[in-house]
Formats: sequence, C-alpha cells, structure tokens
Amino acid sequence: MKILNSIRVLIASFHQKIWIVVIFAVLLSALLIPVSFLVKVIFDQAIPNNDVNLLLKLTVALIALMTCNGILSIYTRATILRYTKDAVSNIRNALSEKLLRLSHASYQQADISRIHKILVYDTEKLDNFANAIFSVMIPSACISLCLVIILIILNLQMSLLLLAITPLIILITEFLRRASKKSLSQFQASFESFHKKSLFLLEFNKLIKVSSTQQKEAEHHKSIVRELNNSSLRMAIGFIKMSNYQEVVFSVSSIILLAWGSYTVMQGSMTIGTLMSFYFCLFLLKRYLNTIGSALPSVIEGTDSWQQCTRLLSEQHDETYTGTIQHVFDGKIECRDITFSFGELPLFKNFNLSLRPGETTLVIGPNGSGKSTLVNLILGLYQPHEGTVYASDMAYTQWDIQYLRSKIAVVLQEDTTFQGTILENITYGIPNAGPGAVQEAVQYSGLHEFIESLPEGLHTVIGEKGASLSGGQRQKIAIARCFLAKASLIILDEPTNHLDESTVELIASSLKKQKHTPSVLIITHTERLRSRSDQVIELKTAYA
Ligand SMILES: Nc1ncnc2c1ncn2[C@@H]1O[C@H](COP(=O)(O)OP(=O)(O)OP(=O)(O)O)[C@@H](O)[C@H]1O
Repeated sequence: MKILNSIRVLIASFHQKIWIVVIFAVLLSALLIPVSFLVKVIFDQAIPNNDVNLLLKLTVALIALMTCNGILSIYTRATILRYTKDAVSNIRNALSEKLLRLSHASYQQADISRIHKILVYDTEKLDNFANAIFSVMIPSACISLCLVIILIILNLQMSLLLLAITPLIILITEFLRRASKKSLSQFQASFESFHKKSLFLLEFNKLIKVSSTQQKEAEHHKSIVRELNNSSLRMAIGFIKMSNYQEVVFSVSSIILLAWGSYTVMQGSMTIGTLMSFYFCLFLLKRYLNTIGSALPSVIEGTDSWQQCTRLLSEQHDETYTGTIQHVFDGKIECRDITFSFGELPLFKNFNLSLRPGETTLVIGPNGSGKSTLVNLILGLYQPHEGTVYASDMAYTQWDIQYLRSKIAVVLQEDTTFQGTILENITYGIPNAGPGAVQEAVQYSGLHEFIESLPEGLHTVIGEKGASLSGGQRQKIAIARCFLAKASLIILDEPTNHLDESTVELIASSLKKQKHTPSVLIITHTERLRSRSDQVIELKTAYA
C-alpha cells in the first residue's frame, strides 16, 4: 500500500509521459513473440529436415530480434530514467523549499541531523527506488506477463504446472520481505546514530580535544560502526536469501517441467520444437523475474525513505507571518502590549517598545531576561501571543515578512561567518554592493587594518565558521555586513562581546554617521553604550 502510494505520487510528476513507458514496455514484449516461434521452427523443421539454410536464416533472425530487444531496452531505460530523475529533483526542491519555509521556532526544535539525512540520503534512496520501479520493474513485469501468455499458448498443461508453484514463490518472497523490513528498520536506526555521531565529531572537534575525550569518543564511534556493520550485514543477507530462495524454487520447477515436457514429447502429444520454445521462454521469464527480484531491495529501502520525505513535507511549521504587502519602511518599529512566553510564565507581558528613525535604543538586561527573544520578535521570527508588532505603522501580519527583513540589518549573537572569502562573507545577501560601498563598510566596522595586513585582502579565504579568525575579527565582519546593507533598522545583539574599547567607540560613531538615518537597536548586558543611546529599555528580571 505504501509502495503504491509512493508510485502514485512519483507518477504524478510525469503522468503526461507515462504512456511512453507503457509503449516501450509493450514494444519490448512484442519483440519476444516471434522469438518463441523461431525457436519452435528450428527444432520442428530445420533440424529434422537437415535444412542448414533454414537454420542459418532462423539464427540470423533470432540474433537480430535479440539485438533489437537489447537496444530498445537500453533506450527505454534511459528515457524512463530521465523522467524519474526529474521527479526526484522536484521532491528534492520541495524539501529544500520546505526547509527554508520552516519557522524559526520549529527550526530551533528540529532534529537537524534527521533533516540532513532526509535531504541527502533518503532522496538518494528515493532516486534508486524510482529507477527500480519504473526503469526495471514495470518493463520487466510487462515482458514477464507477455512471456507467461506465450507459455500458455505453447502448452497449457505445462503452464498450469508452472502456475502451481507461483503461490510458493509469492509466499517465500512475502516472508522474506517482512524479515528484510525488520532488518531494514534496524539498519535505518543504526545508520541514523552513525550519521548523528559523525556530525557531532565534526562539529564539536574542539570541545572533544579540550575535554580530552578523544579516546572515549573513538570507542563510542567504533561501537556505532560495529552496530551499523552488523545491521547492514543482516539486511544484505536477508536480500541475498530472498533472491536465492526464489532462484532455487525456480530451478527445481524448471527441472520438473523439463521431465514432464520430455515425457509428453515421448507420448507424442507435444513436438520437441514446442518443448524447446517453451523452455527458451521459461529461461527468458526467469531472467526477467530475477531482474525484478534484484530491484526489490531498492524498492523496500526507498519506500521507507519516501515515508521520511513525505513526513517532513507534511509538517505544518511554516513561517509565522504570511502577509504580502511590501511597503516603504522608515525604521519605525512599535511593540504594542505584546505578551510572549515559551512555557507557562510569560517572558513579556503587555510589553511596549518604540524604535524611531535616526534614534538609538539600548535594551539592557541580565542573562535570560529576554533580550534575544525581543530581537526575534522584531525580526518576525516569533509572533507575540497577544498584542501586535508594527513596522512603519503597519501590523506585521500585513507585511511581506521576508521583504521587511530585507530592510533590517542584524548582527546576531551567534557566529554567522562561513567558509569563503571575507568579501563573500561581507556581501552575503547584498550581492550588488560596489567596491566603494564595501570599503566604506570595512572602515565603519574597524576591519580595514586587519584586511590591509592580509596579502589577499578582501579575497582571503576564511575557514568553516571563520575558524582562521579571532572572535573580534568575526564580529567586525558581521558588523561590516550590517553597515553595507544600508538598512532602515540596524539591530546589534551583544555587539561589544568581542570588541575592545576603541572599536566600540568607532562603531558607535559610525552608526551616527549613517546618512540614511536608520533606527538602531542595541542589545547588551553591559553599560558600555548607555551614554551613546537616545533611550534605554531595561529588562530587569526574566519577566518584563
Ligand atoms: N527556543 C526556546 N525555547 C524555550 N525557552 C527559550 C527559548 N529561547 C529562549 N528561551 C528562554 O527564554 C528566556 C530568555 O532567553 P533570551 O535568549 O531571550 O535571553 P537573553 O536576555 O538574550 O539572554 P543572554 O543575555 O544570556 O543572551 C531564557 O530563560 C531562555 O531559557
């Protein structure tokens, strides 16, 4: 049922072209009809009459037919692959769009390694699943059906005998499929912990070193790899058993059929040509059934991956605000009577705040008092449970929130530098910034001296998360990006954390120099910038 559902959704992506798949499969099947007839003529006419000429002609015809079959088969599979790859690309795009639409709150709670696994590994398995179903199983099933019809026409009695073993094959396949499903879930679970652990080792490499836990981590990783190895072996053996048991049942049945067929020939109720033709078709049927069997593991694995993908796609955690209006934003923000909480107790209750163009507002408060949460509310990453946030006198619910955010420049508390050049980091989200504007932003943020000291200057490549930079240099890059954006509102969340006194002074005076007079919101837990601000909001306790 789950498999059928997955097939239905995949077909939906290329339903206008499904008839091409069907036509190819029918053509491939049709090519086999003359083959069985030619084999019969070889044994019934060419051999008994010692007719070498006829034998040669029939052989050439057989070779030509089988070559056509091979070429058409390649063309069929290549054509179908193009459709399935497109269908899987659509699913990959839908997943990444979903990821970008996730609300900040759900992203914070999300299991990132699970989402990463779905995006990268499960979509790859889905690709294998689609290939297995459409380019292997469906054409092979059509051809097998055609071969069964030919077998019935050739000899009904022997076909019925063959049909009698079909339930046995189905029973064995079903039993082994269920067993494989169990080993597959065990494999999935151990693969997930392997994936999580590997990400942890990469992300927390420094923590592991400074905590001297390399040995412990190495042993833990080894035990996870051992479990992965065992579960993957169990799964592979399950799949091998499935195809081998089918093979054995089929071979035994073929021998019984040969014996019965030979007896029938001896009795004179069937010609040797019909027996040979029957056997030739049986050999082809076995080949196509084997092909179907070998595609089964990809189908079983892919069905599970498909479920993971659809589960993620159906999660209802999209952006908080869904308005569409793109209005002129002058930097004016108002929080009117807003209430917001993470749990039972409100972090903000009937809270009011007003940011005005050209003014600097300082929000000061101890750890955990809600300063970063306030930034998230102003960025529209969270929505207040009561009250409304306004930008230029228009409620956030009406704004196209992405557009509004593009008018706000923010220096977040967390590090936002990424692998790339300093220039790429500074111009992230502002791709059209000219060299003059970049130089100006670099001066404003106090980054110029550092850049001048680098042989490659702005084109110096910095490591993952700015690993080759000091905390202050990373902070200055984020501040330069903020100045470059020429936004109507500048938010600096704990900007002074890594900066020395003279740089803080420089940035404070740079903020005042901005000709487009943005409103500025500075979040801090120190008093350093109090004298530079037009208003100070104090969040004294955890519940303002
Ligand atoms: N996503 C979340 N889920 C649940 N509680 C949260 C979440 N984010 C923050 N909190 C809680 O809300 C409170 C305010 O957090 P917030 O980060 O806004 O404080 P802050 O004033 O910026 O602190 P700091 O000065 O340490 O950065 C804290 O008690 C924190 O534990």
